Amino acid sequence: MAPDITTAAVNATAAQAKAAGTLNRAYVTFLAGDGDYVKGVVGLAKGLRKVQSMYPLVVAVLPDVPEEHRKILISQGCIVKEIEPVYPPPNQAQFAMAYYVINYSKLRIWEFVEYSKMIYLDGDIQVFGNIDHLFDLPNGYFYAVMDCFCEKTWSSSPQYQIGYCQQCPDKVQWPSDMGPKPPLYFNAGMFVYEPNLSTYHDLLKTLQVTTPTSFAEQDFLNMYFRDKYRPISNMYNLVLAMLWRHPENVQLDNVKVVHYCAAGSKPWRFTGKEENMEREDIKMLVKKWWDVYEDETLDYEYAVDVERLKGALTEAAGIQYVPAPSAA
Ligand SMILES: O=c1ccn([C@@H]2O[C@H](COP(=O)(O)OP(=O)(O)O[C@H]3O[C@H](CO)[C@H](O)[C@H](O)[C@H]3O)[C@@H](O)[C@H]2O)c(=O)[nH]1
Ligand SMILES: O[C@H]1[C@H](O)[C@@H](O)[C@H](O)[C@@H](O)[C@H]1O
Ligand SMILES: [Mn+2]
Repeated sequence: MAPDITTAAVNATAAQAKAAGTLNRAYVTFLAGDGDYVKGVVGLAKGLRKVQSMYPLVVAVLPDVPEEHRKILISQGCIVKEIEPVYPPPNQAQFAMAYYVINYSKLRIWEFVEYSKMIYLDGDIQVFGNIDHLFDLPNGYFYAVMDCFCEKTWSSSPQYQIGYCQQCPDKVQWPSDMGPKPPLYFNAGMFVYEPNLSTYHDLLKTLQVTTPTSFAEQDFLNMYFRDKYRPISNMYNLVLAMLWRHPENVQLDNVKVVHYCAAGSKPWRFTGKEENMEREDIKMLVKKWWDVYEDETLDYEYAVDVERLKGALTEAAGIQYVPAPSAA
């Protein structure tokens, strides 16, 4: 019996991907708890579909993510993989946000060695342009976008206290009596990396002898990968505060990835009341997130049905369907 049209289409796509050596690439995000971050992940899955990404979205979930939320993710075409929590060694230090402690569990994604390269994206990120080409960056490095130190979440850092930010390193110079200038620091909401078991075990081992600090695993990853870190353009992770802190460094029209990390900016709980949230650019970006989230044609089921229809039509007409070039 001939395979049904969907199976044939999936096999053909897999064969193409294998031939191109790209089968073992995927996006990955992280989900914890039974709260509303699941909405962020659904939005991200739909956003990746909208920009016609070739690669699947893996969701690393902690055991406390309820079955109902896992089912939603699977129905959106995500690959759900449960991970065990990772705990830092105990200490008295305060995190910039109390819940940052759960983010150490992100270290488990180095164990996903069925993939040779992955792009990690936070659940409060949306993609508005195709970024698949980042998988082609040379191996052996850790790619991410430089952070900004100007928001209140940074208030306990020496950078914030003296008004120094790596986004404008000449405005307030790093004082010589404070030791060497700190190395470039990335935001850990988006990064390109290679899963690897020896790195994974070493990360966990090193974590156990490292004192936790304000930005949890973000600080830890910055320390661990300081020699391998290569900055990439902020169009691949626009930390929203850049819009009012360093507008001269932002080309909003070119931005492909938006990170709704500023206080009050999570689109699914947006009220517009918090500081800076009344800005037109912020309201526009929040609306853009909702446009993707609410677009039913981006639901996985719908997208699969359209593919099935195209397959049936082209087979009936005896012609081969050539997909439109991606928008990016
Ligand atoms: O209840 C929660 C809280 C967080 N998350 C997941 O954890 C990610 C990180 O949380 P936020 O996005 O709220 O955090 P920020 O963007 O403010 O934090 C930044 O600093 C953090 C320090 O721990 C991490 O490095 C994070 O990736 C980086 O973007 C979320 O996107 C989401 O994927 C959940 O699933 N449930
Ligand atoms: O991890 C933090 C967080 O996302 C904050 O909201 C932002 O001010 C930072 O710059 C970032 O490093
Ligand atoms: Mn985030």
